[in-house]
Amino acid sequence: MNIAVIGAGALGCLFGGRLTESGHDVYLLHYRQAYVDHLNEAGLTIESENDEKTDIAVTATTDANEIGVADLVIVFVKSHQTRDALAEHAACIGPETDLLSLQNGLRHYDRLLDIADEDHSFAGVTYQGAVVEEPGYIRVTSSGSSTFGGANDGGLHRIEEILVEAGFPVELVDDPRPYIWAKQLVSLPIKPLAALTHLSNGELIETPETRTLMKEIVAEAEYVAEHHGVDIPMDDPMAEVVATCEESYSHYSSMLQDIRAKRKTEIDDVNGAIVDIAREEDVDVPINELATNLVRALEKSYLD
Ligand SMILES: NC(=O)C1=CN([C@@H]2O[C@H](COP(=O)(O)OP(=O)(O)OC[C@H]3O[C@@H](n4cnc5c(N)ncnc54)[C@H](O)[C@@H]3O)[C@@H](O)[C@H]2O)C=CC1
Ligand SMILES: CC(C)(CO)C(=O)C(=O)O
Repeated sequence: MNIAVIGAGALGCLFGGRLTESGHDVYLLHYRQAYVDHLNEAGLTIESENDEKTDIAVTATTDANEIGVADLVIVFVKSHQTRDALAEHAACIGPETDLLSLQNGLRHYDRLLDIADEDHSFAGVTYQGAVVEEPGYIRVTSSGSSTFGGANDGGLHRIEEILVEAGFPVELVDDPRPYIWAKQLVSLPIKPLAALTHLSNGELIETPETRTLMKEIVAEAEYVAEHHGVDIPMDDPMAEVVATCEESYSHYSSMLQDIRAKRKTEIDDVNGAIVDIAREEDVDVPINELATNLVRALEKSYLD
C-alpha cells in the first residue's frame, strides 16, 4: 500500500516506521528539510518497551507531490497543526484516499470530514505511546491498542489488516466519537492542571485542591457530553482519572512537557473544545473555561 504519514514526530515515526518494516511504501511527511534529510540518510531507530532496538530505512519528504496520490494518509501532527498540515500536503490526498487520525482532542474526526467524504474518513484514539529521544530515535512508552471507526466497513478492515500486520493491537468500532470522548474525559482534568501547577499525575490526584478541581472538570464535561448526545462507554470517569493518575504517579503530563519546552499545547482541542461545545449546547462550564484561559495565557507568555 502507498501510505503517507503527515507529521513525522513520535507517533508518526512509530506507525510509519513499523508500516515500512512490514513492506508498505511509506512516506513520512515533515515541513523541515534538514530533518527530512536526516531521516533519509540515517533512518529511524525504534526502541521498544523491552529495550529492543530496530533500525529501519525510511523515506521522508517535505513535498507531497513526490508521493502522488496515496492509498492511505495517516495524520499525526499535533491537533492544532492539523488543518494547515492537511492543506499543505493536499497533493497526496485524492478522492479514493483513506484518511486516518488517532490524534488527541475532540475535533480530529471532524477535521477529516471537512476535507474527505464519510466513506474515506476514519478516526479514533490510540493508547500507543512514544517519544522522540533525538531526531530519528523513537522510544515506545506504551503499547496499548488503537480503537477507531468510520462509516465504511471495507476501508476499516483494510486499515485494520495493515496495522495488525505491523504489530499494532486494533479494535474496530462503528462510531468512534464515544471512544474519542472517553479518552479525552480522562485527559481533561489532568493536562491543564499539570500544565498550570507543574505537579506530576500522582501529585495532582493526592493534592486536595487539584483533586476537587479535577472532579469538577470531569463533571462539567460529562454534562456537556450528555447534552451533546454522546453516550460515553465508561461507568465512572472520575474513577478512571484516579486510576490513571495512580498508575502514572511520577509522569509529568504531555501538556506540562509542552509548557516547559515553550511549545504551543493542545489545550484548544481538549478543554477548549469542551468550552466551545458547551456554548453550542447552552451549558456552563466555568472550571473548564478558567483552565483553558489560564493555559492560553501561559502560552502567550512565551509564544510570538
Ligand atoms: N506521543 C504519544 O505518546 C501520543 C500522542 N498522541 C497524539 O498524537 C498526535 C501526535 O503526537 P506526537 O507524535 O507526540 O507529536 P509530535 O510533536 O512528536 O509530532 C508531530 C510532528 O508533526 C510535525 N509537523 C508539524 N506541522 C507539520 C506540517 N505542516 N507538515 C508535516 N509535519 C508537521 C512536527 O514538527 C512534529 O515533528 C497528537 O495529537 C498527540 O496528542 C496520542 C497518543 C499518544
Ligand atoms: C493525560 C495523560 C494521562 C494521557 O492522556 C497524560 O498524562 C499525558 O497527556 O501525558
